[in-house]
Amino acid sequence: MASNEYVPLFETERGKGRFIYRLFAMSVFVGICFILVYRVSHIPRAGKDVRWSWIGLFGAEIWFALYWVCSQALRWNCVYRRTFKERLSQRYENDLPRVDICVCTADPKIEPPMMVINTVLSVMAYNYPSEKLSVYLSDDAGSDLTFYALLEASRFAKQWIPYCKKYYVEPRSPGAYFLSISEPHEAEEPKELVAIRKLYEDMENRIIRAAKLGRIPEEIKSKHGGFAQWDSFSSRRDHDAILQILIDGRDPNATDIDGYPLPTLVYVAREKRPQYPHNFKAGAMNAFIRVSEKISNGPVMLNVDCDMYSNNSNSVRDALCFFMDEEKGREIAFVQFPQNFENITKNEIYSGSLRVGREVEFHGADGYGGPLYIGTGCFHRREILCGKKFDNECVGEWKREENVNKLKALASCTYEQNTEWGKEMGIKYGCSVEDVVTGLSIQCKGWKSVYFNPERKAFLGVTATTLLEMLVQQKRWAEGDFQILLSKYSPVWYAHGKISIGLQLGYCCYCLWAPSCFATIYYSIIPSLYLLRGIPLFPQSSSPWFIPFAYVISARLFYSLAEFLWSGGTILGWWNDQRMWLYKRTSSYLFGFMDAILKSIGFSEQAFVITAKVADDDVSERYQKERMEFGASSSSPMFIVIATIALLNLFCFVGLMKKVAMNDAAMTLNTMVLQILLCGTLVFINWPLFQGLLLRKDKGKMPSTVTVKSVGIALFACTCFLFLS
Ligand SMILES: O=c1ccn([C@@H]2O[C@H](COP(=O)(O)OP(=O)(O)O[C@H]3O[C@H](CO)[C@@H](O)[C@H](O)[C@H]3O)[C@@H](O)[C@H]2O)c(=O)[nH]1
Ligand SMILES: [Mn+2]
Repeated sequence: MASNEYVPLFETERGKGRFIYRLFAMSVFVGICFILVYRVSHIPRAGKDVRWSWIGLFGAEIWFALYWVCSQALRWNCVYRRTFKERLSQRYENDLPRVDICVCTADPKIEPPMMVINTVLSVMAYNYPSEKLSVYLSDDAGSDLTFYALLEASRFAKQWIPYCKKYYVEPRSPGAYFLSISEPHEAEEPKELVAIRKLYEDMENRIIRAAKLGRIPEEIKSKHGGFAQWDSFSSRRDHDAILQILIDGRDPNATDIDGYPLPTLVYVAREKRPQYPHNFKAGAMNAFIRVSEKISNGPVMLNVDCDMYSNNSNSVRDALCFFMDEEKGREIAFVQFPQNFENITKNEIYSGSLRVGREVEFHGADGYGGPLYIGTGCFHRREILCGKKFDNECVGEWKREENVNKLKALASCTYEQNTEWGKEMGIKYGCSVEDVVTGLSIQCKGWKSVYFNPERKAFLGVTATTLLEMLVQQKRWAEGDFQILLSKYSPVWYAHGKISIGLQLGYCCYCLWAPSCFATIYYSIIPSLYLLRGIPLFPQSSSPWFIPFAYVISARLFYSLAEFLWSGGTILGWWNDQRMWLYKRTSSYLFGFMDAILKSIGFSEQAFVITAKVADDDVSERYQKERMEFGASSSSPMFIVIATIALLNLFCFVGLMKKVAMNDAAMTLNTMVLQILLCGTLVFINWPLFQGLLLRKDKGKMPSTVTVKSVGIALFACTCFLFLS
């Protein structure tokens, strides 16, 4: 561009109402300080056991206070981005870069091939020159069924892509699109729609038939040479590299029905051997980075999970507005889009929508240098992901590799031995949130990232539909984030001086999830037990010290409600979110903490529990009705913890009621009001859990072993506390 006046490709706006927010936050801070002063100045005399409990409360409150300070970093300085795609196409339409897209899948049972190819088709159909798009499906299951589905998709794409472009279809996942248009009235519908839907349904039937059969029928296998690669396949953990270019974008015959070129489409299942750790998604991504470099070598890469289909055909252009901006584009390493979910129910019983993170916190991180990389819906510059530092130029010569065996060697188990892959190159290994640690290390090299949250959601995925799935996913995240804190890349030590302090604090918010369990568990047990004994641990309502407690508690509740509603949630959704806050902290974070410690001292192996993307019919039905799913057949130690804490509070509350009935109610109320409120809230918020433990009869109720164990433990704890002290 030769013009002398710079017209940007994107714009950044500061959040409104920041001044008011900051004043409010300062007032809460003052309140918190008063609470801490109260704790220090009122420590009970030595010799009483309550002294130690009091000191414990002080510890918990210091923890909450520090955590609160960290969380301010994600609210203090929110920014919002806008892109100018018309300018991009005016200036660069003929010089748009190649873009390589990686879709990851790992299990055809819980990630059904139909879902996977819908995601693949949605990104193949981006509003972007097809000859510059390459889509890679990384299949960690090495499933011939998934391969077959992709083969079908490569044929369907010939009709689907021109159809999308002709009719400006949104979304471009065929499954989601056909669902979104109303019930079929074939007579009134355009012929082309009827025809393409028929094609899709036929394809779906063939794939589902093969899935039910459990193997690929011979007549299909014999028609494509690619299936021969499964001849030597023994199991998903033990097989050769499988690589098939299903559509070669440069092949002049690879055209859609209108004669236009198609995007390149490649199936890759890297080699797996039991004796080599495969490093889960990180390993898959690194194989993709190498293989794609030799096939299409797009300077920009997009990674999506197999459930995250594109819901907005312009996302590639949005991302390029950041990378190609003449002034600020150079320093941007990745553009992260939010994770949105299509299966969220109205009041999100498992708080699966990550609403506040998406609408508030990530905008806050963006204000301090950029959001975290969260694994899906993220565009990267290839060279930076491969380890380039900010500011040193490097221009690689690109020669396309034609030899398939040489390509497969790039996806072999031994390729990475004695290389920097997984360390300084590509996605990092050894952390269960490979994405976050990789993003952090990129930012520490001096690069920025950008958070772009467009009005029309860019990607839609699937969130967990049972409590256990959600707790297990949260455990993986909490554990991984905590591993980062302990690792070489700790946001506290390593990142210091490399990224802004605001962003350091922001990272800490996530990295401290796991250790936050202790303060929460303490707070949800000890005050209630003392309530049972009639010993106050908080100021009585007539004391001036009561004011900071009342202010901080109500201000924070009110603010979190406001934030949740502002992010598009409902009141009941907020209430459910509070419950999940408690469950995550008392179970997922606790187990995440323990596993992170065990792994750091070498006692336990890295693992990755994949979140299921499909559920049984009756489970889905209960999910739609927003009834908590405890799964009658799965008993987990996490359930024991949350159930025990809930029951313990119930017993304490019942004990209190008995006391109040016998003694002076007004007196108890005055001295113990905060403890009563805390215990009462803990009982009230656990209502769905009590139903699952004691009242429900359906299959989703709590397993009875959990009921028996948790009632036993809670009763035992209460009795011991009452009589033994
Ligand atoms: O060995 C594996 C395990 C997983 N996956 C893929 O990784 C993706 C994410 O797995 P999922 O079970 O859906 O986990 P989530 O918790 O939903 O994933 C979030 O968190 C992960 C880190 O914990 C990131 O890797 C993901 O990108 C991010 O979306 C899926 O497409 C999987 O197919 C692999 O390719 N190989
Ligand atoms: Mn997922």
